[in-house]
Amino acid sequence: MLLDVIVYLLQHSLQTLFTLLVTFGLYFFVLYPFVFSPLRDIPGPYIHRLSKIPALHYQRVGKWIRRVSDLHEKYGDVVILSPTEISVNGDSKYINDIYIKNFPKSPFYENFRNHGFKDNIFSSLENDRHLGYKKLVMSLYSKSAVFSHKNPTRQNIVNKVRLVVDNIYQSSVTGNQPDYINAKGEENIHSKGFNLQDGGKWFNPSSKTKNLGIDVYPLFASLAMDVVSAFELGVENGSNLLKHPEQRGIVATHALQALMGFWTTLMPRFWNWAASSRIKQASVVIEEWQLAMYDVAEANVPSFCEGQNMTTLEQLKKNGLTGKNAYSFLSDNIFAGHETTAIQLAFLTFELLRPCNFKVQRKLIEELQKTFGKPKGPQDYIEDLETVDSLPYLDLIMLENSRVHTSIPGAEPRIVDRPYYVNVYNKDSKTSKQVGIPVGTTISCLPYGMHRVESVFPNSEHWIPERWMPYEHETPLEYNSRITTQQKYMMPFGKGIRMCLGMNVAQIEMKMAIANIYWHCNSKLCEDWCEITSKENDPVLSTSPVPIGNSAPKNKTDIEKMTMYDLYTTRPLNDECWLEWYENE
Ligand code: HEM
Repeated sequence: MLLDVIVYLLQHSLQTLFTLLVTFGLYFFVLYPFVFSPLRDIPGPYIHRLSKIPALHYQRVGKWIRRVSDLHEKYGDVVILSPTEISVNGDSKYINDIYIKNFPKSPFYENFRNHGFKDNIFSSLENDRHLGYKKLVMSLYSKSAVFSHKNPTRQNIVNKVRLVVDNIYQSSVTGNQPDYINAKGEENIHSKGFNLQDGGKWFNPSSKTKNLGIDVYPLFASLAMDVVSAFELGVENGSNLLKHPEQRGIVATHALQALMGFWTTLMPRFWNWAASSRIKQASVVIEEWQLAMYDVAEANVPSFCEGQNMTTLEQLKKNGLTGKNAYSFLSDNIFAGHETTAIQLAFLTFELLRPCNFKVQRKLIEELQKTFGKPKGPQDYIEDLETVDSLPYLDLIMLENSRVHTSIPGAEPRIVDRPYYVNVYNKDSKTSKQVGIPVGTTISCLPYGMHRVESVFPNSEHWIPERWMPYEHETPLEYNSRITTQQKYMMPFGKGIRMCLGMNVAQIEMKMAIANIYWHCNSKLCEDWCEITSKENDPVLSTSPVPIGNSAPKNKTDIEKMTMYDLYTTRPLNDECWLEWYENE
């Protein structure tokens, strides 16, 4: 009987092939997505139900955050991204369920391993393994540890911030040491200097002698690198980029490697194929640079007095994580810590100088001068971390900046590991229904989207620090309730047990930098670097929000040049931001 069937099929091979193709097509293109898929009731475009390829494509070309935001706009709070992945937004309940209740991380993170695929706290997927790591080091990163007079981080932040102020005076205010290195742009392949290949001639064509433009992006990245590497390895063993501008190329080298984020995290097998020789060389240089720093730290173990915390390296070693097993933690922190901090500071200084925000910059300077008086000279610095930390206006500027320009706007994917239901709203019938999400599904919130929920943050695209203050006629109760809601939607440092370990270091470092810089100086955009849209006095253009994207039509105006790159970790489109600094009256 079976033989007869086989013979029949072979004799009618064309018809058999046709029938098989139609059956397969029917199943793959119709039955699975609409009848059998457990995600069939999740709204979203047809193409995303069929395959992971569209999601991968948008991530590869740097249009994914825009795409997911648009999908939510069109389909609602819950959308399908691929046959096994959904995105949830628009309701803080999802932040609570996924991140605070701790769904484990998706394999996306596994590829943040370093030094021969050695695990670290950021890349660990399973909750219990992560908790084990966290217990080893968390006490070092608490706010009280960072602020403690016994630990060196406090004084180190003060010292490094002094160097930033000195740099701004030397290179911009007085013009004594112009920023020729960055003007030439030899290291940063996206910079104006690199692309013009004019040896930096575009810079300062009017031969001004003071208030020159400087590229603050590598300056802030150097601050963050110096602070975080000293934190991990000891003050004597960290990088010294602020003192040695000629060594700052390492920041651009990191930025080059970070461009491979898609291949590193989602297509690691094709990394070698996709990487240019320049990028491969960058990876080698970075690893050598890191290992050289770790060698110095191994040979020069700081002495720890009674009650003083160890460095991260020594703490890891004490707990049995040695060699590359420890270095993987350090390299991850150095990478994650320097880039994110520089991004926040660059966008913050950019926002503060836009004419629509002049009044914010003025108010900040007033707050600083009211609290600390006026500086007695360029070498007078604010050193009081506690007072800076408690400045209310500075605090809300930072908050608003981390909302609009969150350094990690990209989805933070987790895996559903327990029965879970989402609320799907049907716009046509105006009804909602609970849809069960199978265990194993990838689920994520998009910080970029959560920070732009219009009902919670009206005019959400706009940078408005005042939204964190009481509105006129708002009672204290109403104000508190509004701020509590706004906070529930914020995830600039993530949320839950996997939230940023270095948050306390980064926050006070950024506040100290901004407080010291604006206590002394105010800023303008460098007109040699970009066209200033706001000069046109166009009320729409001059206040238009900074977009997110992978390119800018002409890449000439301030807004174009400061476009947030559409990546898991964003950055200014050209990895540069040129500002001029003027001493305050
Ligand atoms: C403005 C600066 C920073 C921002 C905006 C930031 C943001 C974040 C975010 C959003 C996450 C969670 C990512 C996710 O779950 O997908 C994270 C995790 C992490 N960050 Fe940061 N970060 C900053 C600075 C730092 C610094 C300075 C360090 C190190 C000293 C650091 C170390 C870490 C680590 C180790 C994790 C993983 C924590 C865990 O899984 O337990 N970050 N950060």
